[in-house]
Amino acid sequence: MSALAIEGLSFAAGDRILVREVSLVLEPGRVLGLVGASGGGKSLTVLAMLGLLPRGLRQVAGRLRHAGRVLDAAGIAALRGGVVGLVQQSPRACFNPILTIGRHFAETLGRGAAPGRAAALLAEVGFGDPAPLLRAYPFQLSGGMLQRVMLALALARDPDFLLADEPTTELDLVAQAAMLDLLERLATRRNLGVLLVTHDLSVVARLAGMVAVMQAGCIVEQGTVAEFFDGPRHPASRALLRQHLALYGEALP
Ligand SMILES: Nc1ncnc2c1ncn2[C@@H]1O[C@H](COP(=O)(O)OP(=O)(O)OP(=O)(O)O)[C@@H](O)[C@H]1O
Repeated sequence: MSALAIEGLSFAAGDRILVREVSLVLEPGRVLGLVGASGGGKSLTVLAMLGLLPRGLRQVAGRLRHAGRVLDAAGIAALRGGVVGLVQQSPRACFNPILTIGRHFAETLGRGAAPGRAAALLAEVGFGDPAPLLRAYPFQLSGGMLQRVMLALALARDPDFLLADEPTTELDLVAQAAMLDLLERLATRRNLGVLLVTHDLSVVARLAGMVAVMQAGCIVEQGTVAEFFDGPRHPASRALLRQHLALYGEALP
């Protein structure tokens, strides 16, 4: 397993460029935080890493590279088929309300899955007694539980990389802390390369080794988390850090 990268990627809607020449590298066992103000292009960049473009958008430049090779359409489809797992912000919106959790696993795992595989995945994300959960419907679970189930589904094909787009935003504080612990443990145990989109710099400080800052469709700063917190260079980075420190009653040095 080696790096997954987007290189010089640009997307447009009509003639409006939404994401401009973005380059990011995910490496095994490393967490890259992607931060920035709302509307900056973070979610589109996550979709770009999966080769998925929302309808109406077109790629105008750039490429995806995995293990040193530039990916063609078949390579990108293979990424979605197993190399990369995705966890999104709104767990409830990602489940079909009329299917049990067990059916969601059956559809993701396919016919050849080993018996007990779904239960093992649920145990891996911290459910002590998975059997009743497999019979449950999404509405019977809390947001925090559903988010962990979504993570278990994202791990079903043993991905090398995990893309997590605001995975804690809709959770209460207790569930947020549990989700972060879990992500940290799984990334280490499975040696996952993680792209973690968040608006919360404490999440970055806690989990990420590297951070990239996005503003108006561009990466304006990228470096280690220590560099970012010690001396952010770009005004957008300084603004983010200032907001964060204000929450904690501190000033920017
Ligand atoms: N399908 C689409 N068609 C046209 N414009 C879009 C589409 N999806 C997103 N955009 C625009 O692209 C820009 C970047 O959106 P994106 O959702 O990636 O930002 P973000 O940084 O993830 O914001 P947030 O933190 O609010 O999720 C925004 O201006 C958004 O309105």
